[in-house]
Amino acid sequence: MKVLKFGGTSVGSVQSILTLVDILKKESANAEPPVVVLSAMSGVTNLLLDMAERASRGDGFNEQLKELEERHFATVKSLLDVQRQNPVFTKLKLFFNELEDLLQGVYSLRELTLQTKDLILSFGERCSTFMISKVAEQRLGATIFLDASEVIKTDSSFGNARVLTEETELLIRNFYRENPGKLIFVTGFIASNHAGRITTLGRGGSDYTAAIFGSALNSREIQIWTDVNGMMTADPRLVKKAFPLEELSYTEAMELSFFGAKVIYPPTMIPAFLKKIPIVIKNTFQPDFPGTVIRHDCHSSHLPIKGISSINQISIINVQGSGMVGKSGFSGRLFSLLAREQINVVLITQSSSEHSITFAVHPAEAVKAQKMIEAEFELELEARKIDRPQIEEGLSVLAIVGENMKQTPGISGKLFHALGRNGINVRAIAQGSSEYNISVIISTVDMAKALNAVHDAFFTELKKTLNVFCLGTGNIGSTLFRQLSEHSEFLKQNNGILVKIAGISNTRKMVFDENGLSTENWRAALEGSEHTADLAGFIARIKAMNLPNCVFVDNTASPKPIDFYEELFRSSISVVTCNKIGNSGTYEQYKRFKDTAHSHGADFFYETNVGAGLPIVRTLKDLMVSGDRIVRIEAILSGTISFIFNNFNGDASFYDVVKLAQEKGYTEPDPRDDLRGTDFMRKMLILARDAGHVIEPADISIGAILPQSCIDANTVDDFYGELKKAGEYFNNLKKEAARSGKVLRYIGKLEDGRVATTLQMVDENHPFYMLSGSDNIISFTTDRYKERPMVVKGPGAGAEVTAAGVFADIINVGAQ
Ligand SMILES: NC(=O)c1ccc[n+]([C@@H]2O[C@H](COP(=O)([O-])OP(=O)(O)OC[C@H]3O[C@@H](n4cnc5c(N)ncnc54)[C@H](O)[C@@H]3O)[C@@H](O)[C@H]2O)c1
Ligand SMILES: N[C@@H](CCO)C(=O)O
Ligand code: NA
Repeated sequence: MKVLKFGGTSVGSVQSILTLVDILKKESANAEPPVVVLSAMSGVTNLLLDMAERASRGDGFNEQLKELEERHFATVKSLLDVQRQNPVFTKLKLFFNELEDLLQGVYSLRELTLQTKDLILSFGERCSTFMISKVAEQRLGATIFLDASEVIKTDSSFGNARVLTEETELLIRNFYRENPGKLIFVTGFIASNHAGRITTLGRGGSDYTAAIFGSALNSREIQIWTDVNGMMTADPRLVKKAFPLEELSYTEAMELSFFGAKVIYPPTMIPAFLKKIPIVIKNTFQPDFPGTVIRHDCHSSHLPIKGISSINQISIINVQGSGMVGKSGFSGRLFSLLAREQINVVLITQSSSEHSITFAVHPAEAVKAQKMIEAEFELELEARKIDRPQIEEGLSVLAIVGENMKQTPGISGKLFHALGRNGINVRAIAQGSSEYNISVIISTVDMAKALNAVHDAFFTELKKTLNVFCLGTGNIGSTLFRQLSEHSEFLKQNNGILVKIAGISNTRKMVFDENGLSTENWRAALEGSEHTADLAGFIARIKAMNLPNCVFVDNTASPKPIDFYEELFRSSISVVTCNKIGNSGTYEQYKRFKDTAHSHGADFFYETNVGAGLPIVRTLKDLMVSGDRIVRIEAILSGTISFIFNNFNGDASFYDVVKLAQEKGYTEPDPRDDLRGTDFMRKMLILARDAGHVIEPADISIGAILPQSCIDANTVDDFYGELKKAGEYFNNLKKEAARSGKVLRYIGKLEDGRVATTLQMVDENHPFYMLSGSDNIISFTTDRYKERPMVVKGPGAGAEVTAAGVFADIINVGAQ
């Protein structure tokens, strides 16, 4: 036999009642009929309470009473055949008359006792259960209506009565025995005391009724039918990726019960827990969904944690002082005091230095607790053995829960890594030695971010979401969006990371969407946005959105975003940049970026600063961290100049080849940066710094490629004009090289901390002789790669390879 309980929404409408009857039909088809426990129709308990309070204030309540009657009558009319309606109307009318008399009494006396309130509230369950038992009867055959006050006996604590278990169980068993094979409908929530007065069972009361019946009748299972698909991994209002759990242990269900949207109130399940009866949470509105099973032995899940619980508003009180150290009885006094005053303590921490005890309470009780402590420890305070207790507000508790975390190392590491990476400060920590709950106290404003980051960290079969903000929609920026869109399917299948574009800005407009902008139609969204571009505003909005796992991507060639890198790092937001200006400013700035990123748990990835997508920055880093020492770096790192020298042959003029390099997207937005050697200088500077040298831009000697007239050109147009005029100069260079069987190469070198770039003519024996297209080449001579250097070679400029490098850096942030 099973006990099925249906909550307020499941009995709240004609449609849901029909579904309920269908569920019962299936349940009764080839088994013993279940015992059905029902709540009041959704909203009815509140309406009854409202009427009672109005009456006690001397306000009218007839409108509400009428609403209540009409709702039930309309339901009867929709669900019952005409000839069956009358007896039901009569019984309901009797209920409503009695209720009216009661409310009238409250109105006359202007007094609402807890006892009367319980009686008034009982009409919700009585009306709904009677009515639905009759609806079921019409479709399924004879049913029995049981007012639970006849069998559940309690003490006289009205409002939250204590059940007299033995007596109750006996009465339930007798009743069941006297009605064999019948479909029994029981009112949830209500009971009675020995004098026969109606009492109620407090919070989660109907669940409790179900558990009491389940336990008394040794039922096979208790089903709790509600309006969600089960217990979720986290509060679904804050975590979009939260999903219903298949299976939980009782302990886990208890620990997870702190969600805002409560599915069940686990303390009510204790009778079932003691008898090891499985509890199944089911959705009336999706009856075929399996729901969540809460059971004693739960083996199927391998997940180390089952869910993340959250309590949204708490205050902490810190009691500290040297007088507490090594003193037994102090915490005993403190917590006895709180217990005496009925102040519920949510969480306690004390470090082994015993210098302070921190505990969390509901904000409404914080001041009272503080005052009580001050009074209790007056002498210690006066003697300065302890300090005045301090209250801190605006805090919340986040807890990861799961029995499998027991004896599993790395769980707390993962939790704190996720919090730390997102810049979330942990105010206090608690973990019991039973190891099925680790609780942290954090600032309430960080709750959504923390929940999502921690959810991503533990439920890895779902994708980790990176929230990406892109600045610059030119050559590289737009190519990146295209690549993201082309590879989204691949990423979905093969990578644990979901890249969500949460914001985009160019120099005209900016647009935000925390649900993610389309990588295909981003341009329309940006153009259509109401926000005019404003870099400081863009950064402020990124911070205010406070999303987890954020990455800022700088795809500009502008010095402006550089000013915001540190601010981003300080908010634990990682930066991926192909913009070289940041790393090639002062050494002090370069160092500060690294340090700030590091100390705030953020990443700073700039692989494309050198050799576009080629693995150069990463390779150098690997050499350095593994203890190698750079002896020499020789490199061709300008894709543009490489392309020019590789294509400056035949009839094409130097001018034409430069134009072609720009068209192909190899040059900087301003091609003078390439041809004056600035871009190459920046790359050598960044490599030298990454190789451990404290070096400034002015320390680098830049060899000229251009005649002075071109170097001096003030605008890009002037520059091209001068370049055209200087055709003869470049032709002569080319001829001179050809005469001696050589080619032109612009080569950078780092040795002994000195960096220079020079234009050279090299013969076929030189390792840099054979290059084509926009190839870069870099050779690292190190202590370990001494005889034969390590060489990286390949296309080192162009939108495709650069955007791909930026893409890889973004994914790398997600992998950390
Ligand atoms: N082209 C390559 O092969 C290559 C290789 C490696 C690195 N890079 C680097 O990539 C960066 C971008 O190059 P690109 O070819 O895409 O240049 P681009 O000129 O096509 O695009 C840059 C975009 O940034 C925008 N921008 C500038 N300042 C801005 C601001 N303050 N706010 C918002 N947007 C702003 C510009 O309007 C422009 O649309 C450069 O720093 C370049 O050095 C390029
Ligand atoms: N303009 C750069 C792009 C790659 O950083 C080059 O030509 O090498
Ligand atoms: Na690179």
